Amino acid sequence: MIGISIATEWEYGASLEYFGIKDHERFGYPYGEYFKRTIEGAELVFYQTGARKVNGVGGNQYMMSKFNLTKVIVAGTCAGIDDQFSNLDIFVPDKAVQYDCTVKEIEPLIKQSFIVDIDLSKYGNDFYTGTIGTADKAVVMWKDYLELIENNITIADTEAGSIAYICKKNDVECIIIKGISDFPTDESNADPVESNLEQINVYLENTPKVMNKIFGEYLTRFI
Ligand SMILES: Nc1ncnc2c1ncn2[C@@H]1O[C@H](CCC(=O)c2cccc(C(=O)O)c2)[C@@H](O)[C@H]1O
Repeated sequence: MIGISIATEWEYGASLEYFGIKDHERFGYPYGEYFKRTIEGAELVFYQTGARKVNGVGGNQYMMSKFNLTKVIVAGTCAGIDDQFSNLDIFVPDKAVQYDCTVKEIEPLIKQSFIVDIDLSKYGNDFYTGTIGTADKAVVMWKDYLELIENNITIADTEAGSIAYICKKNDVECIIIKGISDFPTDESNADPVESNLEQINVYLENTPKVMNKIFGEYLTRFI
């Protein structure tokens, strides 16, 4: 069984819509709910973990034990960091890092022990790749965005790096498929609360578009 890990209610809601899931096909578990589908002969379990690292890790560890998962695919949205890219571009990162695990004032932002390399060699190379940076807070403030650019992060989210980390501990393959839903904007000449609201609205508008693109154009290549 392959696990498809989905963070937020909006990403999971878009998944229910995409696969036309009926109420009786939805099951609860401590972190949210799940449904199953067989696609091209592969048995998949799609589950919502909730947002941020604790939920992502807890939900995935639970599902690994319950279904004896052989692979986890983290599917969802992310912030764009590298400005060569645009909203709705999809990435399959070859590196996942947690960037909120060090005292950044006196240590490097990212330490080797929090980096997970992802071997994508058997999946070809006709997709965007790069480094996904994960921390417990969303990338909203301009100074946080600049710090990630400085550290060569391509995209950022709030779960994937920690899920890749615990998959490695469990010797379970982890593939991350993430689409850009929003870019932070410079709030210095605007009302920061307004600017934040705008970013959330962009995230909400783009979330179903990203999920449809991942399921329609990317998922089957990685199962
Ligand atoms: N900018 C982002 N930074 C980090 N992760 C992002 C971003 N965008 C999307 N994700 C991904 O989507 C989900 C939720 C998105 C989210 O929390 C969010 C999005 C936009 C603004 C705000 C805000 O507070 O203003 C919060 C998370 O699970 C995460 O994996």
